[in-house]
Amino acid sequence: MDTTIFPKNFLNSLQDEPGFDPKDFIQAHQNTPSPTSIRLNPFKPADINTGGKVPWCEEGYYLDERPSFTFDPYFHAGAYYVQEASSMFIDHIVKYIKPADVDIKVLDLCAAPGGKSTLLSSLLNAGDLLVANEIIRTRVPVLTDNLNRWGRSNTIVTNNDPKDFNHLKGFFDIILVDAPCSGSGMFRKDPAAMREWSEANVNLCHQRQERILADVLPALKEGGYLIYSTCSYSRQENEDIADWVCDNFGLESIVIPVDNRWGITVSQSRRHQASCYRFYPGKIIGEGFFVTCLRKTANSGELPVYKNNAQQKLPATEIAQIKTCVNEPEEYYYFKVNDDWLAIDRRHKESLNILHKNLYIKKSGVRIGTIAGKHLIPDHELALSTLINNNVFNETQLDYDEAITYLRKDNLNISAPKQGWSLMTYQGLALGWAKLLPNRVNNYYPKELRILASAPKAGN
Ligand SMILES: C[S@@+](CC[C@H](N)C(=O)[O-])C[C@H]1O[C@@H](n2cnc3c(N)ncnc32)[C@H](O)[C@@H]1O
Repeated sequence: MDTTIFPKNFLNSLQDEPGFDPKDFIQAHQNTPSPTSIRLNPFKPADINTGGKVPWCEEGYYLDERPSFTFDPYFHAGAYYVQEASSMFIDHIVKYIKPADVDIKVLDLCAAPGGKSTLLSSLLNAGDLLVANEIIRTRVPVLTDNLNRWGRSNTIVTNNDPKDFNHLKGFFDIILVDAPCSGSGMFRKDPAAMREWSEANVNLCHQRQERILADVLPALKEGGYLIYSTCSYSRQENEDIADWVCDNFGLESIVIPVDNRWGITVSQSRRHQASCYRFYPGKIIGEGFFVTCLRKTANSGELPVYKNNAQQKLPATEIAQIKTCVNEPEEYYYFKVNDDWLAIDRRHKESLNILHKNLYIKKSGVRIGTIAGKHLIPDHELALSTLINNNVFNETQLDYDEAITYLRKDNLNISAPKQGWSLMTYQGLALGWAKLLPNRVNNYYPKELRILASAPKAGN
């Protein structure tokens, strides 16, 4: 067995980690390829060929082989998200802790590119709110694109440092911190990550994880849940962090029931015996992952009273026009940002106001479009959202080749009996807009999202 593929001291450093079996571990890294898995979007049903089920996630499936996702229109329509299977365990945790019949607010603090945000989005009702935050500005667009594709209208995207959440005392019912970490859990999938690993980096990550948690925990409600995860195997970044949080912030461990057949290693932190869940390639079908769930018992203090923003004076005729684009129009609050009309579930109006006063908001609800003269220019977000009223828009059904041409933003050569804005669909799922004119089709697929790659060769 070749142990030299791993960084110096790496295997030694894991010797005492709960459930670590060097033989299994090395073998899994040498002989077993990374499995490919996807999670389906329950709001966008599609006929997708899947392999076996991911045991801990209802919508999670393994694929028998890795297809070209870029050349799959379903991918662009948001019918599924390509996600590593172990991290889908968040689905199991949230289903266990989420209260029934109460609207909750959930923060995904370290959210880009959006794997866990789309997962949370699938689990939330319209009255629940998801705030997906990413600190690094350049990583925000991929997060918003993925959430736009997912299509829900109860999502806000922010671009803030964890300390900016400090003022939102007790605002959130669930906070997920999928922390930046030393990344050993991704060694099999991304061997280049091995070059970055060192014991010194594990320590640096540990310190950063403590800082992030100290900054954000005031925003967790008393009785609310912290879900903390990493893709590291190192105890300093995992069980030790659980102990530190219990010591300093008045949190207690929650036991999440797991089926023994799943192969998950249940460990305990040393001081508080917090229940922790470890995923080792070789024992489960997936990559390395760690997660724990803790409940806050300490008081969070009072959220300041925020005055409502002065009501925007909005033209009634425009609102009436915007409302026609939306299913169940009375359920939404409509507002304008510059020339764009947006809609969010009306139950989130006050939260939006509070968040707006504390954070940089990059997406709120769904961008419906702009009104130029008397005409609506519909936004790409509206096309992909689940709130669109399909009855008011023409639809053009594309076959596979046409869909790829559309997604490349190339010229579409289709005969279109009806002129004007048309929703371009593939197998019933929207891809975006085009404007049909008497002698040509204007392709409005967003330039920054278009497919640039060459088509895969047959057999690849
Ligand atoms: C493990 S990744 C998150 C993956 C994401 N949750 C998903 O499922 O797709 C960690 C994220 O933390 C962000 N990050 C890095 N440093 C941070 C910090 N000091 N505070 C908060 N987030 C940070 C990174 O930009 C990255 O997006």
